[in-house]
Amino acid sequence: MSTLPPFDAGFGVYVHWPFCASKCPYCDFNSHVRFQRVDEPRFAAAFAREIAHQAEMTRGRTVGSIFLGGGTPSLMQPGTVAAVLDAIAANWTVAPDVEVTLEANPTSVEAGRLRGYRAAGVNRVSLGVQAMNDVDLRALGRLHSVEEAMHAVETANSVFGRTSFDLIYARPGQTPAAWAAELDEAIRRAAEHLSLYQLTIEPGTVFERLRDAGKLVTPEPEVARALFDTTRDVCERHGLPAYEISNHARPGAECRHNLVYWRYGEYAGVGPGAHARLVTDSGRLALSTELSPEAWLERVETVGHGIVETERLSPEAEGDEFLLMGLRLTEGIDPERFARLSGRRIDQARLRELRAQGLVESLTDGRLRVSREGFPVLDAIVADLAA
Ligand SMILES: C[S@@+](CC[C@H](N)C(=O)[O-])C[C@H]1O[C@@H](n2cnc3c(N)ncnc32)[C@H](O)[C@@H]1O
Ligand SMILES: C[S@@+](CC[C@H](N)C(=O)[O-])C[C@H]1O[C@@H](n2cnc3c(N)ncnc32)[C@H](O)[C@@H]1O
Ligand code: SF4
Repeated sequence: MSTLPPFDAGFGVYVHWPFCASKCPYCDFNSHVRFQRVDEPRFAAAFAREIAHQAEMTRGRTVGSIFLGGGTPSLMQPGTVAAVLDAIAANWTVAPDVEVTLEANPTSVEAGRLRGYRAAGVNRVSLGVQAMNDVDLRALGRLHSVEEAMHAVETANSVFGRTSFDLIYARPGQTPAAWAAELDEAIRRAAEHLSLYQLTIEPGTVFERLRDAGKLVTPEPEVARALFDTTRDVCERHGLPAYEISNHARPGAECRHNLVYWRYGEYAGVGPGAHARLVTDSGRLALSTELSPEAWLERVETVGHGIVETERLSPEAEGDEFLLMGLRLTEGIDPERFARLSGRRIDQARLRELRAQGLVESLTDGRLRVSREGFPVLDAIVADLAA
């Protein structure tokens, strides 16, 4: 992949749908279960207002990618998705080849809405399959079976040119051999992209309580490492190499939206609990919106946006974020861009040390990247390089 000039990592728009049919025991994303009907037209109107507000702050941008995430956006009616996409097109210029991804849960009900999403303008779908065996799907609290999920994957593959699905590995009791078999099956079903996340026990989740009570045991670090290596090896062998720690794609099929984040591009973020990074005359702003869906709605309806936090990032903070994002990518980072953003240079003595330990590699074009050995200790490497 080519080296990008500064600030030319693209512009994306993230839209957060904060509702789910049930709460998975491992999940700490901003998702809520509501038993009353969600007033979708009211949400669509609020999304349009928040879109207009952030478009005002980013005049002249061309939208290269749109991502509807959640929560479970596949609970939205196709008409609501169409209204959101129309509002984006009415407020920004949209690139003719824009990537429009929607995250969907693979139940049969949701698979039935996929054609409606395509008609609304979605051109890529990411399905949350999570496991390729029913026992683990139940343990993860999922509402679908493997068979149902594979049916949804087939439907998605036939409706959209571009699809992806997510799996979670390093589940309790999972061996590298069992994971390799699941992965083989997943790759057979996958079109061009797979997101493979190592299970993390997040604070405040049911899984955290179970772990603390000794009722849930995740793999030891050596096993987790072996599972990570299995992931890399199997995917590479089948032509889906990793382009980021957890993301694998056929060359050219990388998720453009993800690349905006990891190449430290610019993105708007609308809906409850969305994050944005906007480049303004006074620097890069980190924005986040109200988390509670109801409070977000009220705020948008009264003040025209749901933003509750605005921070102008210092050059130092920008440098830290740039490293944290970019070093997740196998293409690595351009140290010159780090210098321009942060006003600092990477300490050469420290870099030599990390290279000698085999954790960081220098590429021929001057870029730096974290090695396979380095990924499990990425945070420590970033802290070291940013110091
Ligand atoms: C926020 S979810 C939204 C997608 C959709 N609602 C679903 O569950 O299918 C995005 C992805 O994050 C991953 N994820 C969520 N919590 C995780 C955890 N604790 N550890 C690892 N991966 C996680 C899952 O693979 C999930 O598909
Ligand atoms: C595929 S998961 C990413 C999982 C995990 N964050 C990772 O990087 O491994 C995508 C989820 O991240 C969240 N997300 C992505 N972009 C976001 C944004 N701009 N603001 C808030 N949440 C976002 C949404 O919950 C979305 O479902
Ligand atoms: S993993 Fe997906 S479906 Fe489950 S609670 Fe989180 S966002 Fe909702």
